[in-house]
Amino acid sequence: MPAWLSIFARFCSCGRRGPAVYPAAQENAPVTLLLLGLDGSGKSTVLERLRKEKLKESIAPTWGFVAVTLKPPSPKLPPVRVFDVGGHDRIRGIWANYYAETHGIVFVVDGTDVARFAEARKVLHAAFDDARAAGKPLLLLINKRDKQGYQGRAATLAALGVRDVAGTAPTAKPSSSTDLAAHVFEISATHAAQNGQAIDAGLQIGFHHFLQQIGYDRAALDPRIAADTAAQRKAYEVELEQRRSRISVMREEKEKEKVAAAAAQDPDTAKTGMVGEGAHGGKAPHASS
Ligand SMILES: Nc1nc2c(ncn2[C@@H]2O[C@H](COP(=O)(O)OP(=O)(O)OP(=O)(O)O)[C@@H](O)[C@H]2O)c(=O)[nH]1
Ligand SMILES: [Mg+2]
Repeated sequence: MPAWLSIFARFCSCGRRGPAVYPAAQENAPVTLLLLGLDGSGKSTVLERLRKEKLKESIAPTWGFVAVTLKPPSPKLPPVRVFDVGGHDRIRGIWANYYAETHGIVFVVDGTDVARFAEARKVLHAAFDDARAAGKPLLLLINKRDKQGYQGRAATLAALGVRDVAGTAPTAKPSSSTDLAAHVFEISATHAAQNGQAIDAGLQIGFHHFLQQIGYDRAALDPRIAADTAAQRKAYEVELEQRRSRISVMREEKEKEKVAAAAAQDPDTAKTGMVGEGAHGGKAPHASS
């Protein structure tokens, strides 16, 4: 049996007897995943692969985010909604907007980019410092294993400060910012195309395995997501209301300044408190001087 197939057999429940990972009621409820990683690590390429799209000649950096819903990868798994967000440091600020609604984070690291391992470690751990992400399942994809300079699993995990739990029980201890446990898979998002395969075996196995893991955790994740998204919506509404009232106060102040400025020039305006169009409506008509 090829090595990749034996790994697959280890994780895949296909053909195995036993309870379905996802209870029937949850099978159709989409799972939301968030794709994170530094710019250029290969997130959008991974997503293209998962969509089973033909890879584009060149792929543009993501500015903002892209939301895609994938078909269930197997009849026992739910559809998956993926948010692919830009990894450039100038747009990383938006990542936190998606933590509340996400069931799991897929972090893509360029396994050849040693110079940026420290930066990748920093942003990965910072994401799990956020209470809305802490403890959620993490799939770490070490990408570009086809490329010269690929560092391999052990070196990358040591550099990122991540512990691999992919082979352990489904109830593995969840991640926190200090103890980052991940389901780790080495992949090449581009390589499969060269082999004429639909998708890299590591990516296929890792993704499938991760969805199963989320299935085990879902009973705990769903209520947490509902509470966090409701709290986030409430905070947003409060912020919006505060912004509206700040704008209204600013407008009133501007109006008062206008009245004061006009009054300085024309004392009658001060009596009506009106300037601009119709401002003279309440004024006594000017004497025919
Ligand atoms: N050799 C090799 N190149 C890859 C692989 N995956 C992605 N790339 C290349 O890496 C570059 C960046 O890929 P993207 O998918 O745009 O990276 P990204 O993480 O989405 O970047 P941002 O959108 O800027 O955050 C592209 O030129 C890809 O073709 C891989 O497995 N191997
Ligand atoms: Mg991208």
